[in-house]
Amino acid sequence: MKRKQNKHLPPGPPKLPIIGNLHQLGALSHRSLWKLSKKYGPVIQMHLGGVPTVIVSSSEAAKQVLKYHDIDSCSRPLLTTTGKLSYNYIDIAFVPYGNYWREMRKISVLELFSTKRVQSFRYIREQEVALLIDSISQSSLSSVTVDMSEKLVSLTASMACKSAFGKKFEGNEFDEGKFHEILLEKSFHDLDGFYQQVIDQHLKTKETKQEEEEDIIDLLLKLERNQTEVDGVRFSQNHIKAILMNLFLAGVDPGATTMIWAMTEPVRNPRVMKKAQEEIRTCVGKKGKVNEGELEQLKYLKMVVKETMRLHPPGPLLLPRETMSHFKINGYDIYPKTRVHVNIWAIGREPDVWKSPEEYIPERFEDGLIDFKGQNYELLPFGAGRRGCPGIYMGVTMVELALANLMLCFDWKLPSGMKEEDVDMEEVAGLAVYKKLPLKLVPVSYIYH
Ligand code: HEM
Repeated sequence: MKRKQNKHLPPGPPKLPIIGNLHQLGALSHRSLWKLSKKYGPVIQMHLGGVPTVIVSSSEAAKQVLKYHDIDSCSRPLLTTTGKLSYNYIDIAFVPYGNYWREMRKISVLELFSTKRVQSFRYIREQEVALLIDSISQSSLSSVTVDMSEKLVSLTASMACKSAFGKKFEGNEFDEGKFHEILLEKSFHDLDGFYQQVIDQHLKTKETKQEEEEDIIDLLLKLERNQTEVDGVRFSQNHIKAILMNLFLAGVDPGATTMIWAMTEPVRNPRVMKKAQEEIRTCVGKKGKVNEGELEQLKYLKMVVKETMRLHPPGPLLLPRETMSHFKINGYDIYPKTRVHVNIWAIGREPDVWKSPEEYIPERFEDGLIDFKGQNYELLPFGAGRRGCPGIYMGVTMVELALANLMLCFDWKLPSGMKEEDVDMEEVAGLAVYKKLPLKLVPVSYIYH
């Protein structure tokens, strides 16, 4: 497209030759970009390498991009890393916008992310949480410090693994511990080998399963058997692997990270922990566990999760979008093939929107006006619009179930000599933004009176 002479680009910092503004991103780019937005405003343009990139840092500008210009900006850039992870763009998360993505997203929403399907994995989630509680109970007997970060990553990986691969494997060739290691290392080659192994095992298995026993591989193999076509392309085992890669990479780390921050913040704010525990303990009485059916009643716990995601969204810049047509935000021209990031980390701290934004106050959600389902642009941990997270229901359910049970079954102490204000809050960026140092806590079994 021919660019107009009188173009009015968003402001931004001066760039260097070749690298453009890359040197200004730093290790935690959401924080550097937040600082730049204070200087240049809520819509800025930078050059990352040779790529024009717009960063949006206010709820109002986010609404313009994700609501009014969603269709203009809902493609994804072609990147070397995402090309590989997506089996050359046959997945859901990284494939550019088009018929293929639309059909793939429709199939996955129906087959994998529907309420009914997510509920069919309820038993797996409840069982994995029960195993976690058992293992922490053992540590509580001898007042041992527990690495909660490790436990929660392991919990989400097991939930994803059992939902995807099923509960038992013929000949016990499948080693879940090994899979966890590979998942943490995120080696494409090893993950691919694992997926192939599990697909082969499923194909070998002769037994017919009841519908409610089917795992994700069973469902996807059915699509292959039925010769399903996606935009004229026959659904193959590579499609199955591309979807599995999305489920593991998009589903495990964000869920685990949210759980870790959602324990860290209440541990630093004992008032919040006590209030959440009282709600849960009153709700379930002496039953000793919370099941998924009871989560709906835990209003304060839900506020704790929202407040945690406001301050610590696992994907602070969402996944990168790429524009497909020209449009304007705040009077600035945005051209096709521009990369767009929405800095939801900055939006969660917007002083005009949030009172005392740096303070952890779950009660700010008491009036029930703000949810994170993509309608309220001040709280967007799952994104919004066409490319918003389809796994939101699965993700939120995992997080709430784990927290409710951890807060019900134990009181939580800091290792000896540590005070609330000593809890480290540093972040480190990877596939998601994580808590840098592991959260270590001493569990004290809660005795029912
Ligand atoms: C707490 C948990 C989770 C968080 C915070 C989260 C967050 C996000 C975010 C921010 C995006 C990008 C949205 C955008 O670009 O506008 C996304 C996309 C996506 N998420 Fe999640 N997610 C979570 C759990 C899950 C789970 C459990 C799954 C699957 C089982 C999943 C699957 C996906 C997929 C497939 C996409 C790509 C959608 C597309 O491009 O069409 N997520 N998620």
